[in-house]
Amino acid sequence: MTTGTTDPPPAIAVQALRKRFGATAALDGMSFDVAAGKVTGFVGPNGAGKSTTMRVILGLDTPDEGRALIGGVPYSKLRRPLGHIGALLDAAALQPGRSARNHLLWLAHSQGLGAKRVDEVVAASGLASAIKRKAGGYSLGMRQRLGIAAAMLGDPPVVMLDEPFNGLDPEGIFWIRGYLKALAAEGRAVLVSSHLMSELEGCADHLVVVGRGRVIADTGVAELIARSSGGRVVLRTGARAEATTALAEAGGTVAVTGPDTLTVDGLSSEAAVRILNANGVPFAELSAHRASLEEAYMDLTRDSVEFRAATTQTSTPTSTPTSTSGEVA
Ligand SMILES: Nc1ncnc2c1ncn2[C@@H]1O[C@H](COP(=O)(O)OP(=O)(O)OP(=O)(O)O)[C@@H](O)[C@H]1O
Repeated sequence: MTTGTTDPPPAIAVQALRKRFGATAALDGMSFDVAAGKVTGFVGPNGAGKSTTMRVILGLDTPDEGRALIGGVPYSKLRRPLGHIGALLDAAALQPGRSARNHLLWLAHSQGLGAKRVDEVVAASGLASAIKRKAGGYSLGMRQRLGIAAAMLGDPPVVMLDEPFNGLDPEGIFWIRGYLKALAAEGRAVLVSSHLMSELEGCADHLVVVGRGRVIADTGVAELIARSSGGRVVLRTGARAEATTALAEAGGTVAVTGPDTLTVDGLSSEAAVRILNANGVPFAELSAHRASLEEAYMDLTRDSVEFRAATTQTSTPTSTPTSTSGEVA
């Protein structure tokens, strides 16, 4: 028996997009969904096809094949599109001689929205004290905030930002992360692109990792980090040699990572504690390793040689200990 109910369409559905610019295949079968109530990071190196995908979603580029839908509807069929999707593609795209407030008023009026809504998005963007100044004199960080304020004018359930972290200082990055998380907590779908995984740390719930015009991974951040964190333990001990022998004999791969620190692969923290205790090896601290998003990303793309050759990432992985347990009695 069927109930007649069907799942609502995803907030954004990108379906088998292909797009060539001359000899360049910008999109080569790009497919993914974006869910409501989450921040989805859209990550990949420069040239991977992120901006082109976003332009297709907004109807600014026409794909050779495939389609993109917003709540089940192509952008071109949306009535009052600002009420369905708010987007920031290029923060530099504004009239430099116009005040920031007039820029927003002009956009609002074009969609039948009033000054009250402009004041609301200005307050939320933290730009209130600078809103009467000419937009041409704005710093990059202020332009990003203005672009985000503009995207929010229609109070849309779907928000899409292309590289909003670019060129921002740490305070600006912190603000955008918090703002995107708040939007998702209100139930909105948030799609945010970046070519640096580290920018999305602590902000994205889900990741769509892309390279050369297609999806390499489509995964929850928590699952990805758990997968990359498994079986690695960080240990602080004054008895490095004894610990190394005992853990290596039990099958662990042990590396010296500090004057009194060892990193052990291939053993759980419970197993490491058991082995050290059984061998009477003292230790001051033992932590299950929690992979950073950057490390998880490296793990994820390790097998994709073609993709790795195209990356420009250079940052060094870092780790965060998540738990400690006591000394040997
Ligand atoms: N209008 C265009 N004309 C010619 N080539 C284009 C055009 N737009 C994009 N491309 C090419 O398509 C590929 C994908 O570009 P796209 O801008 O979508 O990537 P991206 O992942 O957003 O990278 P970036 O972070 O550098 O913007 C690149 O090789 C790019 O040079």
